[in-house]
Amino acid sequence: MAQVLSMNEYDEMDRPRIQTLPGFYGESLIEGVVIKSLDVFSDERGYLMEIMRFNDESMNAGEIKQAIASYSHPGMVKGWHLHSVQEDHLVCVTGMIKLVLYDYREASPTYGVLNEIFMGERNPRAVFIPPGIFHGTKNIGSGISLVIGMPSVYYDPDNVDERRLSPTDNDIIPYDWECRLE
Ligand SMILES: Cc1cn([C@H]2C[C@H](O)[C@@H](COP(=O)(O)OP(=O)(O)O[C@H]3O[C@@H](C)C(=O)[C@@H](O)[C@H]3O)O2)c(=O)[nH]c1=O
Repeated sequence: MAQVLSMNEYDEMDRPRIQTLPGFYGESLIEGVVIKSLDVFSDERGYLMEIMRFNDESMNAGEIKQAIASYSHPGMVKGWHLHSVQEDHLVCVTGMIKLVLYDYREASPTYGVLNEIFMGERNPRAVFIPPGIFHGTKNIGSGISLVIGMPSVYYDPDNVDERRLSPTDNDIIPYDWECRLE
C-alpha cells in the first residue's frame, strides 16, 4: 500500500499527456510527415470516404505506384519498418490502429522524435511518411484492422527497399508498444 501523502505532493506528480492534434502525441510533428483529415460521407445506406487523390500534391500522391491491403489481428504490431527511397501513404479504413513514427534521419530537425498517431474509423486520417522514418502499426481495436498502404515504388521481392527492427528488442528506438495506462 503506497504511503498516504497529501495535496502538498500534487505538483510532484506526472501531468497528463495532451493531444496537440486529435489522435496525436509527440513533442512536434516529424519534419516531412503529413497527416490529412478525411471526410466521411454517411447516409442510411452506409458511409464513404475518399482515401487518396493521385493529384494531391500535399501528399506527393502522384508518386504512388501501387496499393496494398495490410490486415492485422487485434493487438498485433507490424514494424519497425524503414525505407531508404520508398515513400509511404497509409490509411486505416477498418478498425483503429496506432501508427508510431521515429525520425532516423540525422540531418532532420526532428531527428530522434517519436510521433504516435491514433487513426482509423474513429479518426479518419491519411498519413504521408517520407523515407528515413521508422514506422510501425499496432491494431488497438477488438477486430481485424485494415490499412491501405500506397507506396511510391513497386514492390520488388528481389530488391526490397525495407529494413526491419524488432518492436520489442532493439537498441535504437526508445518505445514501448504496450498501452500506456495513465
Ligand atoms: C509489401 C508487400 C508485400 N508483399 C508480400 C511479400 C511479403 O512476404 C508478404 C508480407 O509483406 P509484409 O510483411 O511487408 O507485410 P506487412 O508487414 O503487412 O507490411 C506492409 O504493411 C504496410 C502497412 C507497410 O507499411 C509496408 O511497410 C508493408 O511492409 O506480402 C507483396 O507481394 N507486395 C507488397 O507490396
